[in-house]
Amino acid sequence: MASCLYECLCEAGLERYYPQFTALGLRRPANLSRLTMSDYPRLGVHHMQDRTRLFHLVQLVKTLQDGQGAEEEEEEDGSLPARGTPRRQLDFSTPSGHSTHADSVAPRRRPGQAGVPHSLRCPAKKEQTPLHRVTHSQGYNYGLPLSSARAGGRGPARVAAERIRVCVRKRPLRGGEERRGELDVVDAQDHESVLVHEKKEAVDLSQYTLQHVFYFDDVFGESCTNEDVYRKTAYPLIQHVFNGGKATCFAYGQTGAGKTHTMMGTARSPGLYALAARDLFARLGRPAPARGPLHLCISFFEIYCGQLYDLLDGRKRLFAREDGRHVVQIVGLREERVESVGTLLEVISWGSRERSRGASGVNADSSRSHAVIQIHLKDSTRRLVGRISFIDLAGSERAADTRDPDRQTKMEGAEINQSLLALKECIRALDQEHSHTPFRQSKLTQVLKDSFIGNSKTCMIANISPSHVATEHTLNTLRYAD
Ligand SMILES: Nc1ncnc2c1ncn2[C@@H]1O[C@H](COP(=O)(O)OP(=O)(O)OP(=O)(O)O)[C@@H](O)[C@H]1O
Repeated sequence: MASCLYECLCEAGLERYYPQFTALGLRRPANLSRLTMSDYPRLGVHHMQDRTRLFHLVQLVKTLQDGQGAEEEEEEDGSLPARGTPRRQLDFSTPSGHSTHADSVAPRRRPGQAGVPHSLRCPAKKEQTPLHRVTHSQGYNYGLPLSSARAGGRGPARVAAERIRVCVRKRPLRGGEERRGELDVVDAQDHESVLVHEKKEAVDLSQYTLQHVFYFDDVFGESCTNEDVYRKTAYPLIQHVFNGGKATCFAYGQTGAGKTHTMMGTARSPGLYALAARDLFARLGRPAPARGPLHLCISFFEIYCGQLYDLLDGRKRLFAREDGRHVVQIVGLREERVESVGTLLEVISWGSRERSRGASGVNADSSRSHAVIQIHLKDSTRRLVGRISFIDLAGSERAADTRDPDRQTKMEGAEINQSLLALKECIRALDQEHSHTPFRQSKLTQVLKDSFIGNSKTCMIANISPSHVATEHTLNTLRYAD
């Protein structure tokens, strides 16, 4: 039964503290409800992010226990009931070689969603190691309820009406990875779920496989093209921009997981920037007498360690200020007018070169900064009509650099950690239609304030690597996006 607590801690990314938990006599997930914050130091949980995770886990256990009634907590055999407890969300089923519990959580599947095929298998599973399945869904969300906005059908009209979409893209194994014998441990076989097979070793040194299941608005497998991804992510945002709205598309994930491939693409397979530009210019060509002629401008800046740098103006330092109408303005940000897809892509390539050139100076590499490309739709008086922003976020693995001995790396990691957490909070507030959006918690969310309020739509694309070597980062990316 001790392994239940272990898997519960794994689920929250806190497994390294397991020995301290057992040393203090905490052996079952239900015991977590007894913890208060004053116990965290005794458990060795000092790091802010881990404290937050533990706090949420304890709240989740308490909430579910409250719902279930105290008597079940006291069950003689210490087992947790099948529904309405942490077991429902954090599946701690006993080793069985097949999952029974995932099938018992059918009510948690999202509307219109097909079940995960039983045939999903990865090479790592041939060894017949015991299998546990951990089911995540968008309702997991640290015990917060499902967004009402997510309920309902999922046709094209529904996609267009959604304020936020969260999607996952898995890239194929690269040639070099295959040659090194790396295994593909990610299944993205239907369009809404991802299955990650994680090899684990129990405290008694026996091997088992944890199957993590996550559900998203869309899941793109390795055979999906940039055009497929574009159709379901940025394309619905283009119409919104022409309707006078603000739209934002984030690319999130570990370095090397495919963010640049998705956003920038290649000559043979153009990415989201080029495909969006193609449709923006096509729309501009259509007459719209009510508005008069419209044109496009582009700006490109980077956020590194809480500072803004203009990538179209020699990395000039920029400052974000709120004006009298509480609109955040980036003072002095250079905007280039663009007349064709070709010139727009040239400007982006120019800014990207500036970003990587800066990487050898101010920041050690470009994955330590967030890059923000904004395409502004303006009328003949240069008044803003609509805007679409593409954010290539810093490599998600950088957030773990807070434990690095080098001071600069540690500071960068802390900043990235803070900004990604703030972004998650803002997206959650947007999703759950909270009246307050905590956008002041980081420079990233501050400058993107208008992406979270008013007439805005957001799309998050979490990029993941299929390799078993990257399993931990892949799970972190999926948990972040979940
Ligand atoms: N969907 C895909 N299909 C084919 N190849 C891909 C795909 N996604 C990524 N790749 C390849 O994987 C490698 C790493 O991808 P990419 O550079 O886009 O990662 P990244 O997340 O942007 O990393 P970084 O943060 O270092 O820029 C590249 O060689 C890219 O061509």
